[in-house]
Amino acid sequence: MDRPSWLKRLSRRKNPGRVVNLCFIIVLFFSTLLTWREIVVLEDAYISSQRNNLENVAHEMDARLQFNVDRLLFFRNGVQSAISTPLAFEVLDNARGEFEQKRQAPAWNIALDKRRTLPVYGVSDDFVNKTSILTRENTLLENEITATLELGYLLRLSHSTQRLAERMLYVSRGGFFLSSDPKQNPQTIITTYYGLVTSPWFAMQSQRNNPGRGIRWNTLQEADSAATEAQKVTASVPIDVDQYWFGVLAMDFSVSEMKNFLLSAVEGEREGEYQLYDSRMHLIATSAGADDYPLRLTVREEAQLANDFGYDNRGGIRLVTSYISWEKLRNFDGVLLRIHRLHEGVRGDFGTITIALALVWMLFTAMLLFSWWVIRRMVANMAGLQESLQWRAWYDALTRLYNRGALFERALDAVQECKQKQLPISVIQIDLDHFKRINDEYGHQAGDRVLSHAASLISSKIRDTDIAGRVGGEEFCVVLPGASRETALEIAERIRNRINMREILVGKGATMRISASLGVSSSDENGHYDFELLQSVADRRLYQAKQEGRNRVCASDTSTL
Ligand SMILES: Nc1nc2c(ncn2[C@@H]2O[C@H](COP(=O)(O)OP(=O)(O)OP(=O)(O)O)[C@@H](O)[C@H]2O)c(=O)[nH]1
Repeated sequence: MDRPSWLKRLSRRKNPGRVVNLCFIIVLFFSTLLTWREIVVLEDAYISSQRNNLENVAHEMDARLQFNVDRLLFFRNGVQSAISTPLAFEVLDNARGEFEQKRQAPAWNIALDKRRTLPVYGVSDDFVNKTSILTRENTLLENEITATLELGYLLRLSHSTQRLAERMLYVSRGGFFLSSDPKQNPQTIITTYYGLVTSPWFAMQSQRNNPGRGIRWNTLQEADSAATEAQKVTASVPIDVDQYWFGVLAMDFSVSEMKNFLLSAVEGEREGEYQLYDSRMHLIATSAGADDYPLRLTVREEAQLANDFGYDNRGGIRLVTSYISWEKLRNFDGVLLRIHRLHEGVRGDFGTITIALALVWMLFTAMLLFSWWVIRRMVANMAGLQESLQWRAWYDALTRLYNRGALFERALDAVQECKQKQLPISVIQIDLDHFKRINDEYGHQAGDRVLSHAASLISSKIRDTDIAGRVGGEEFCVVLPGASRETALEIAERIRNRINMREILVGKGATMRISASLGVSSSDENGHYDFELLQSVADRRLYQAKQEGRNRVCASDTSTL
């Protein structure tokens, strides 16, 4: 049963090589897609593990800072209420008197019971009057002195176990200060006070600079190198009563304690570096030890991070050789970074799994490519084999013309087409003369050579659209679609002439001239489009040519040429 035409068209289009390529591309695409998906999942897991680590450390740091910030606010409230409502203790009344006596002196101190409170250090009225930010022109000045001494009592009592904060200060605009680190040399009181009131954290607490009156953070950075860790971090808050700015309560944080904290954070982890930055991207502390090389951010990376900080409270950025996760601290005007370098990531669990996954993918792809190559070769061989089998089914191996069956098939199609188009079709039957003699005299191989030579001569005299085949031992048939009897006769004569024209080599040094007899028939003789009939007429005329002496063309039943 014949296959339907759509199936034939489909199978013609389905080049096996292309099908193999397509299948392999699909397998490669999906294997790559799956591997990529797995790597994306792993990357997400890696990022969230980095963030979890950072979150734990940030949380712990926030808790410690919270404790100190709470203390700062507690002391601020204490000082403010002590200024508004001072305690009516005799010892404090005496301190007021002592202040009145000493306030003209260039440098002075009021020290009550050294075991219970801290000394207040001060400068003269002259010093205060000469400095624009300072003033003793307020009605509650004496209350402020006693409140400062009360703060001294509180500071003596309070003892911090959370050692992040190392020093607490109250600096008054009224020309005096109190420090939780009271080792003050009398000769340095003026310079110390001057240093305090000219420090940025003091000036930034004016009503104009800090209208919100909240806590301000300040980082003291060494001027010569932006890369150096900070020297000191200060949290400060203004002391206001009845909207009058009395002074600043400040807390110095120990950078080395912060560093110790970050070092203890990395102790259990063995990888990753923590860095603490203030809001202006000044490095405050890093967990990198003295022997390590802390990762320095480039200006571009810093700018990118600073930009990201504006949009979110936590995040991460992927750099060429590291991954940085960051989180803003709630109780500090800055951000904590966790830097994980590529080589650390590769050594870690996620890196190992990712590398194993990539290796499996590479191995799979290599095997896939190899099997693709093998199958492509097999397909190419099979296609060659199929082509050669097909060729053998259609062609005569000796003459390379159509064999009998193929000629009939092609001739029937051509006859059908000519009949539809109302075109003539002609047939020439050709038989070599005395061929038996060649075989007998020069052997079978010489006979074969002659057959092949004659076939090539026939092919050279016809058009591409004509059909030539070997239909018997030394017998050939040529079908000429669209050719009239006259045209066919001309072609037949040309073929005969060509075959008989030259001597051909048949053996060692032996040449001979061969000839052929030809019979021609055509549909335009009687309008019959029947190939078998046309061929039998041509055959009859061929034998007529033989009988009339060979080496001639016979195109009609009576006459020969
Ligand atoms: N070498 C060779 N000889 C073949 C082949 N096929 C047929 N023959 C020989 O061709 C010869 C045909 O001889 P005949 O049919 O007697 O015709 P002829 O000798 O050509 O004489 P006429 O046709 O009467 O001129 C036979 O001897 C066949 O053996 C072939 O493929 N190769």
